[in-house]
Amino acid sequence: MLVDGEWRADAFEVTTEDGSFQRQETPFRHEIRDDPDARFQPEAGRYHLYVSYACPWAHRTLLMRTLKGLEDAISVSVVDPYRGEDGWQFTPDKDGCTRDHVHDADFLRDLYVRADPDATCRVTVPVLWDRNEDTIVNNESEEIMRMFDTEFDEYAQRDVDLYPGGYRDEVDRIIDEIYEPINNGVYRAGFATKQEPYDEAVGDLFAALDHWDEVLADQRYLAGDRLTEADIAMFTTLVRFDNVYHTHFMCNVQSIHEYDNLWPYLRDLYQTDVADRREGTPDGRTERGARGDRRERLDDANGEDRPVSEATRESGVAETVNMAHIKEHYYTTHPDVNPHRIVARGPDLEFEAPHDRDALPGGPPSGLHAAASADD
Ligand SMILES: N[C@@H](CCC(=O)N[C@@H](CS)C(=O)NCC(=O)O)C(=O)O
Repeated sequence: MLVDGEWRADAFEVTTEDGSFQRQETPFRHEIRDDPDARFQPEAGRYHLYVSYACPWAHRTLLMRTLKGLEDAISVSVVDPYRGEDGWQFTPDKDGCTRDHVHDADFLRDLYVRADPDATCRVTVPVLWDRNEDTIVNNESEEIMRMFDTEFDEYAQRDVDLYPGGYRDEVDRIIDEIYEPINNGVYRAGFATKQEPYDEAVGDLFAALDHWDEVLADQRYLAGDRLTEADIAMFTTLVRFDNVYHTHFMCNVQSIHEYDNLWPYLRDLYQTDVADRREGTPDGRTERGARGDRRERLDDANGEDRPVSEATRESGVAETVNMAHIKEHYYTTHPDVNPHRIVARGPDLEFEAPHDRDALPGGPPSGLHAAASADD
């Protein structure tokens, strides 16, 4: 972590004396608001997102950017999935990784220090960077996901609102409710250094998973019949579960693929695709093509060296899941948990298998499509 702007590989405490995992508060919490008086306003080409494909928190933000079609407005850099003594780093030659497109930094920590020369904090992804002010806007995934969802409609290529009126209280409540036992729960289990906090974390985790499995017997999504941010928040933990958390973090009471409803629900989300990949607008062009004139303006604004095409574009949920990065990251990055850094092989899950969840009422918003494979 950084201490007064200096990188310290020895100040790496994540557990307290009683053996419980303690997640640090994220320090950069500015807001982008669609409001002429706001310091940070939505603009195309101004903001840059730093992610790791491995990280469930960063995955939420990448997924929201993809589903809304913000690839032309918000560019992305992807760090190396292996996080060593120097923290997250840029290794553009490695498969799926990119350089730092804003400053060509070697390490993510360089950007934290640039934003705050006295920073004392962990150096985490995701990071939302502002090219105008040359600083970090925000590094809290839930807030970045919300800003992409609600403040960038002018630049979004498709009509996707995952925080719809009438559902907002429920979405907030569910995101809060699943955070501690599920999203953070897998870390509480995996990083516990004593039996008791591990038992408590695993107990909370599986009680919560059992609860949501029951809820999902009668409704398609967590908040009812609409796909919402709450599903994104759940998805990025569930999709990593059987391949990583089950084994590496000892969350092995049950696998997600053994749940009657969570497993088809996970496949339903995984197979959610963007509608404009298959459906043309009335004049035969895709929605994206029909808005080509606006896209050209964005191209000019971003200049020649536009990095957006290096990250996912025109893709659905499945293309944001990089299981190779996920597995490499977890199994090789925590030597206390897995000292020999051996990557567990299985399981080989059929995320693309039919899910039959469309028998339940509801579906994704009109800009999205609920099945992965095109019929044509
Ligand atoms: N609360 C943050 C947590 C982000 C986070 O912990 N990211 C992890 C990767 S999964 C990280 O970068 N960890 C580096 C570290 O803690 O040193 C968020 O939701 O954005």
